[in-house]
Amino acid sequence: MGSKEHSAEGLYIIPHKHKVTGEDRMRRKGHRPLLIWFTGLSGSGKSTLSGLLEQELFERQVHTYLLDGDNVRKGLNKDLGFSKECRTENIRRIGETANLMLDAGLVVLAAFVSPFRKDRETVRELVGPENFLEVFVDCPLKVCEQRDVKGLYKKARDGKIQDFTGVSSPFEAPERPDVHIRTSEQTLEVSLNELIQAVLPKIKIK
Ligand SMILES: Nc1ncnc2c1ncn2[C@@H]1O[C@H](COP(=O)(O)OS(=O)(=O)O)[C@@H](OP(=O)(O)O)[C@H]1O
Ligand SMILES: Nc1ncnc2c1ncn2[C@@H]1O[C@H](COP(=O)(O)OP(=O)(O)O)[C@@H](O)[C@H]1O
Repeated sequence: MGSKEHSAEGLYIIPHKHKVTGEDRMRRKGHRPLLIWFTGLSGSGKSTLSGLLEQELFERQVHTYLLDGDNVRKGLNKDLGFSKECRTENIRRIGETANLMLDAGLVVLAAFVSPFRKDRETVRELVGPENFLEVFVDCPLKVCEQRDVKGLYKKARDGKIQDFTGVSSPFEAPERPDVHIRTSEQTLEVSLNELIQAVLPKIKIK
């Protein structure tokens, strides 16, 4: 991971200017691209909310793609674990992938624990702040543990999983998220409506 022999540093890589631009693709699709970034503890509701939001947008003719653990940690990032370094590399690669998808004109939804503020900020800078919407899926650890959707909190408490977010690895909550959803206090319907209201103006072509 990141070793010198795999680094592009010092190589002559000169980008080619292609004829079809991001602007052209945006006009063809009829909406602006956007990266909607869901961050929160395991079990907070990232998959549930991002899945519902994608369905809602898709029905409105928006070209979407949902990036989540299932299609990333089992493929592109199957060489990565859950140490701080691995998580940073996980988010870096996801950011780069999302950036290509934005150039293709898509509205990308990314649902990852992404516990480190700096890693999320790196993605925001990479894609450009105007193309990034941070959604804090906020839910108290206690409630996530009660939900224990995948039985992982129990395993973490029993010492069977190391570096588990919220238990033995930190979660740095966003300080000023664009959207703040409290899944233990508000219904799915209210949350979804809040998300739609935040997204639609951002993807409208001016
Ligand atoms: N140690 C540890 N800590 C946190 N989560 C763990 C861990 N081990 C496995 N899992 C499962 O993997 C999912 C988190 O993967 P992510 O790629 O989103 O994590 S990260 O952004 O790199 O921190 C997460 O999925 P969600 O429950 O959907 O959040 C867990 O099911
Ligand atoms: N208001 C709510 N918003 C989102 N999820 C909720 C809410 N109330 C209960 N849940 C439940 O919480 C669980 C969240 O799991 P999931 O979406 O897989 O979380 P994550 O992807 O963050 O690990 C689901 O079983 C979901 O049905």
